Amino acid sequence: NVPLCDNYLPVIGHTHMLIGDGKKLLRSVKYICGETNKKGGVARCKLGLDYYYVITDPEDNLTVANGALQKHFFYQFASNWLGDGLVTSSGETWKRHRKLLSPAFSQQMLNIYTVVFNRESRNLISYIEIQMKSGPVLITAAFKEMALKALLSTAFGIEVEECDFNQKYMHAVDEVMAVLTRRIQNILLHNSFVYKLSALKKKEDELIETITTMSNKAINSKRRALKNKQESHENGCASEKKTQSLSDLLLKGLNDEAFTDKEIRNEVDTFIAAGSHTSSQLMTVVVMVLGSYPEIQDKVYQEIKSVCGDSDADVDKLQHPRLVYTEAVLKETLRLYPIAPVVFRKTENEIKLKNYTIPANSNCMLGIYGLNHHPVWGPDAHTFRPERWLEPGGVPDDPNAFAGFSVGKRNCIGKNYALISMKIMLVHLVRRYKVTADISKIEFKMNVLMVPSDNCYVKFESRK
Ligand code: HEM
Repeated sequence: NVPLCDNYLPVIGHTHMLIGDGKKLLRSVKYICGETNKKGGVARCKLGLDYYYVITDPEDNLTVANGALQKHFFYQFASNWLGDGLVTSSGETWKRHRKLLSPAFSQQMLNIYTVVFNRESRNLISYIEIQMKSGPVLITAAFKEMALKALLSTAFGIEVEECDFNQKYMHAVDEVMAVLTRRIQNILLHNSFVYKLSALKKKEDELIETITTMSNKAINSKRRALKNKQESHENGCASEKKTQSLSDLLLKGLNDEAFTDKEIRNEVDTFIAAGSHTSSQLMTVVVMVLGSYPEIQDKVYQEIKSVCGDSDADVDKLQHPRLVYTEAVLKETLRLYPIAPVVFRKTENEIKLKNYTIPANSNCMLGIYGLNHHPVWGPDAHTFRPERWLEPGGVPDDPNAFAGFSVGKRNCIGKNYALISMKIMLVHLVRRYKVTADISKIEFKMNVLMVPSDNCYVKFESRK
């Protein structure tokens, strides 16, 4: 008795809504989420031969997020690229990896990473300083480069020397995501036999070859560095400091549960896609938003001046937690422009919701876009208003109503990493420049993630 979303056609159900380009697909995702909100937060849609339970009610969403930890078969489409990495794996493999890798995101590690976040923000400023002389700056590529360099350096201790490494790698990631999106849209290609014969599979193989060659190169350079460190340690010249960065955990393993070579590569590729791709997209959107709302930008600037002073010094671990308005701007941006607007799960057992029961072996679509626009956010749910995060009663009582980083046991492991790195970037950027942009002119599309489909140009003016 779970209601069906409108726009259902006989036999094919809602499959027709998958047809079209990435912009059309995003419109369909928003429509299904909106329909589910109208129907009380739980609804069904039919894609191909299968029904999907769509959940946008915050409480029910948490129940499903924690009750169905297994990923849906769409995630297996990425198995040639990400294997059993943290995003795509399920069951015992996921549990073991999540437990082993969590220490890399402890507060202590995040404090160590602030040095790199400051350094990469300064590199970004140097790039903008040159580019702004020729007019508005195309920012997406710059943020991608910055986020990838920061991730490789913090999580893996890898400093990339080759200047085209980042661009080639990120381009291949964009393209492989486009391939995955097209496969999801075409029900016939869900069958692995049919897919193997398709031109799309050939393209996927080529892209994965590029990605694998590059990540292997990066891992090998890290292995050499670790070996040298170990040798110098054996000679008594290294410090005794025990770090727990992602690469330490992956390469050394913990409690004899070391990762295999393939697992290491899969996690490196997973973290690059899940970590740097997402952060760079949100950074692009947040700068576009600040450029579109001068009064909000001014409030961010005033907060930065009062917390960090007038100097050009690095942001330290005591300062970034005090940037509460800046954090509210980031969260409000992610609420209205969720990078991952839907995630998919498969139930292993029956799950009881407030008003319905989802049977075992069902497909579930956790509608993050719908949750973030749910009526619990009030009549201005669709309005960009960062102040709501700081007002008493300004946000719903249930903290799981904000699902930008997903919720429950499989939420984003890099949530705090992302917020800190972006706050530090904003300090360096906003204290130096006034930015102007127009987010209303930007259309978004689905490319696995919800990303701008147009080039994002920003005008930078020096404040001094
Ligand atoms: C703005 C930035 C980010 C956003 C919006 C974001 C969002 C999300 C969301 C929605 C999920 C759930 C995905 C799913 O269930 O399919 C997720 C999972 C994940 N994220 Fe993030 N993320 C961000 C940054 C990061 C960063 C910086 C890292 C690492 C450095 C990271 C690593 C991961 C990993 C490994 C998972 C899988 C967790 C698991 O299944 O146990 N993310 N993220």
